[in-house]
Amino acid sequence: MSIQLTREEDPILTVENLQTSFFTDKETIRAVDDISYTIQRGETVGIVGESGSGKSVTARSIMGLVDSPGRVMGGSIRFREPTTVDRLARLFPKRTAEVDELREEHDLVELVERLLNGRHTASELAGEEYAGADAETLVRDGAVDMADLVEDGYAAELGIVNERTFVVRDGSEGYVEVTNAPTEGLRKLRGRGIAMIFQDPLTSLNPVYTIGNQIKEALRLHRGLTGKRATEEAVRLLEAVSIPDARRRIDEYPHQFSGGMRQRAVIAMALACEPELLICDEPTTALDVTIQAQILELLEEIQEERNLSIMFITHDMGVMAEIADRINVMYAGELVESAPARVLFDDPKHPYTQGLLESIPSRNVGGERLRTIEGDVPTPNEKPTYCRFAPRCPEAFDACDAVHPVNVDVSTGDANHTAACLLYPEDMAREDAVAYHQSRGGETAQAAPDEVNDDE
Ligand SMILES: Nc1ncnc2c1ncn2[C@@H]1O[C@H](COP(=O)(O)OP(=O)(O)OP(=O)(O)O)[C@@H](O)[C@H]1O
Ligand code: NI
Repeated sequence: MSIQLTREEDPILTVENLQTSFFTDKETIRAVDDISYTIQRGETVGIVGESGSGKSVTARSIMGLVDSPGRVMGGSIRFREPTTVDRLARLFPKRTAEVDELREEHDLVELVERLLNGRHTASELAGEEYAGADAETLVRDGAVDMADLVEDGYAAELGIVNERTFVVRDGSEGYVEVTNAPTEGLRKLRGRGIAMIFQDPLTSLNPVYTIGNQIKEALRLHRGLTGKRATEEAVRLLEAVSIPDARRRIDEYPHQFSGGMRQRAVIAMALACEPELLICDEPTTALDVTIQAQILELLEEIQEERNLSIMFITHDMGVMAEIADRINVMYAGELVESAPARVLFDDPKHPYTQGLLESIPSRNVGGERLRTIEGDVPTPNEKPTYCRFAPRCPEAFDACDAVHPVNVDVSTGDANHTAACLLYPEDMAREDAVAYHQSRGGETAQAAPDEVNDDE
């Protein structure tokens, strides 16, 4: 875990209402169903959940690697990292919105007037407290800014930015909207901005090239290094991931490396691109426990050195305890609980999380038999009007089959802890809590998924 110097800053990654589905002959699988969360700079965010809960599809959505029959159907994935934003803005000027320039070129009051005369209301633009306000008031109060118009899509609607804009730059700030990025933009983003390590290192390594050549290729592509400089850097990277005798082993092929050494080589290859966000999808699952511990330690070291942000996927709560600052629990495509790691372990709120924690072997020393949650994760193939965990939940009651729980604040203190379960808010009578979920679920239900399905 790392010290956070930049807590107040914008998160490096913001995922909002992400929805990714697979369209098979038989059904539509809502693999990622309306999830939202953030990753701060230098933070390790864990994603945990049983097999089939949507962890990998979440990662692939962020990488822009969802292939047919899958598609990102809605929501937003914003990557805020100045170097990447500048680089992509230079490469894709036509698809970049420069907020500063827009401020100079357009009269904000006039733009807002056009929106208000069209099909938008002041409360929509600036919140309930501005219901009925005129354009001048909204602008004078700073309730609407040019940056908002760009972020919320109004600028595209007004025709002042390209509707396929995926880079937004506002002075030294800005972001890349991954879900709008063209294939070429995604290619540029991957590696250098966001890199990913998979469970099986062989998916990232080509068997016919030496380890060294593969790292050098990454160095050439992403940092323009060639020849002797690339070789020296490749050796340095292999040494950084503790591969002994790196200078000699650089000329070996993947099959000459052990599983643990291969995964180190893949990490070296990811680092070759100097990413800001590293997504690890079960990188240690296939390795034995000692090697696994070494790799986790290595990742932590690298993170501290470079203030790297990490998204770490695992179904193993023990591994999560080792590495995560914050943990997001997924179940059947949904985010069901989110909390700082220590809070989640000390005080899990969702019955699913409680079940996962009870199945950690080390928590059961002293004779108690290892418990796992009975039953399987259902395939999320319809829009839920109920709790997807209810059939397996020891706490389920009638309403769980009729009301879809939304994430509510369950924090004690300033922990920023949410859970999606009808048992909460805890201080409400049960009927009131159910009504609370119902009303908030109603709000979100009309927004994303239904509308999106109409397009199909
Ligand atoms: N190419 C695909 N075609 C159809 N369905 C898919 C495809 N890829 C994933 N899915 C479905 O999406 C859902 C989520 O899968 P995902 O791989 O994200 O789970 P996971 O949480 O990573 O599980 P695991 O721990 O087994 O890796 C599953 O129901 C899966 O069947
Ligand atoms: Ni997976």
